[in-house]
Amino acid sequence: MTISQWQLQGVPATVYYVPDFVSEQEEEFMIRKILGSPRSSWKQLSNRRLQIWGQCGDLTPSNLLLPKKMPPFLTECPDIINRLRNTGVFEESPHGQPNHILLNEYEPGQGIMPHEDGSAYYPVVATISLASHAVFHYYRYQSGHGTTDHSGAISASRGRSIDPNPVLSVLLEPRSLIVTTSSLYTSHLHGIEELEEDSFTISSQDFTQGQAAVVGSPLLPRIANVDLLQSASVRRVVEEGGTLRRGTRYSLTCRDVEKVANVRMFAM
Ligand SMILES: O=C(O)CCC(=O)C(=O)O
Ligand SMILES: [Fe+2]
Repeated sequence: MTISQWQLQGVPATVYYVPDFVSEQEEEFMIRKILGSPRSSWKQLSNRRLQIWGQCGDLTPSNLLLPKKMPPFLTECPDIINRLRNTGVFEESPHGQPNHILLNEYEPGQGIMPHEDGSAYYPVVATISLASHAVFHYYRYQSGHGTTDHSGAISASRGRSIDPNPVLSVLLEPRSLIVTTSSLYTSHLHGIEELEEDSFTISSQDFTQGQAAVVGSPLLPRIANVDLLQSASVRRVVEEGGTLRRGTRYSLTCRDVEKVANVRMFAM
């Protein structure tokens, strides 16, 4: 696979959107495995639940990774890690491949507030979406300097105001991969709004270019990957206006943690 063919054009940083990164059978298999995992492996947050999986584990307060063995469905069938390594996006990362995977589950109406992923990771994150779509926004800080607080996998912004108009918005189809790199990783935030459905219209500013936009934001940002969308019906809604109802979505966010604690691996 040549990753460069999936690079988003006309955007301020290097982002790749790869549709159908996993097949329908693989998706179904992975969802079955996710749903079959013990209740105790889920960590309940206020707005979603998550698992920390694979040859990876919780980060210690000093950003060390306590390793856990990755489950076979991420390393053998399908071999997601190898597939991600073969894209080349982790070529320069400390381990040449992701060693940390977060699984997030979002019910309709749930999302994730704008945040940075933080400095514990090599600045490339590869996110696979399963079961439902999401509209993923990248934001910038408004101005001035503040601190960024790191708590576990996610850094919340503190003391810095965020420009509510996204600098970039993408629609993540089920089975797709999005790779965030460079300044979008290091100096921007990303998030998913807490909505039960995503609405699209043709904004007056974009109408002449035939571009679609998300309703509800003052500047009606356009969907940057509309030309790469695989589902004809989804593409039509994005291009011509309409609504996409969300289902339960699973995301696998795959990263390379720079510092790994030197402890014995233990199985989950
Ligand atoms: O679910 C997603 O696509 C994003 C998740 C995310 O940003 C994170 O886990 O840090
Ligand atoms: Fe994130």
